[in-house]
Amino acid sequence: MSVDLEKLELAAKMILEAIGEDVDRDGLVKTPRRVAKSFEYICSGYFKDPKEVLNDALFESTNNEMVVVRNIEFYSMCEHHILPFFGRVHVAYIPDKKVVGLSKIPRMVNVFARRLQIQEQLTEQIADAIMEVVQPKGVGVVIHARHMCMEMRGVETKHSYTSSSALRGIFLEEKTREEFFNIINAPIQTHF
Ligand SMILES: Nc1nc2c(ncn2[C@@H]2O[C@H](COP(=O)(O)OP(=O)(O)OP(=O)(O)O)[C@@H](O)[C@H]2O)c(=O)[nH]1
Ligand SMILES: [Zn+2]
Repeated sequence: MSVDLEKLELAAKMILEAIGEDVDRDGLVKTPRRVAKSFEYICSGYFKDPKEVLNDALFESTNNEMVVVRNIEFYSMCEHHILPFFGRVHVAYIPDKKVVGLSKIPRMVNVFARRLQIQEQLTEQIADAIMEVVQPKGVGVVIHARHMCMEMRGVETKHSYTSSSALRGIFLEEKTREEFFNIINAPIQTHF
């Protein structure tokens, strides 16, 4: 299963025509095809199962301390304007007999991000997928993002950042929540 490339190509051509462009001029001849291929990638998350990604690397473990993956970069598209929003995700969980392969967390984030989204839903979907598959004691997810629909058009707020969070299980308790926010707000030492 994949996107309908022909339909996307036609749609891109129609947009060019609608804005009064000459679809036959040199620079634009290949544009509808490029747009279709570009959407195929940007929306590839519809054809992947985020839970399968996590399931691919689940390991038994006795660890029960907080695991945090910070600064996962993502690019998504807002479902209201089909314009990009992008930023960073911080994901934490406290294992309960199982840990997940670290690389699977950014992979799973990208499956959800490569769909039409709103930031709050993206945040919650990441938290809920980990809760369901890894069954930890709790999960915390924070996203900081810039929305092009608020910058390039509309209200035109330059460089405003939107933050959202989703806390599950033990992360709803003050002590765990505080540890999580302290870790994600601490400066990162980039040279070890
Ligand atoms: N909650 C939420 N809202 C979003 C997100 N991305 C875009 N929006 C908002 O979706 C809303 C859509 O509002 P509408 O009034 O229907 O659309 P619009 O006339 O284009 O709105 P303006 O952007 O204010 O010009 C806007 O307020 C956007 O800022 C998101 O990730 N989460
Ligand atoms: Zn938007």
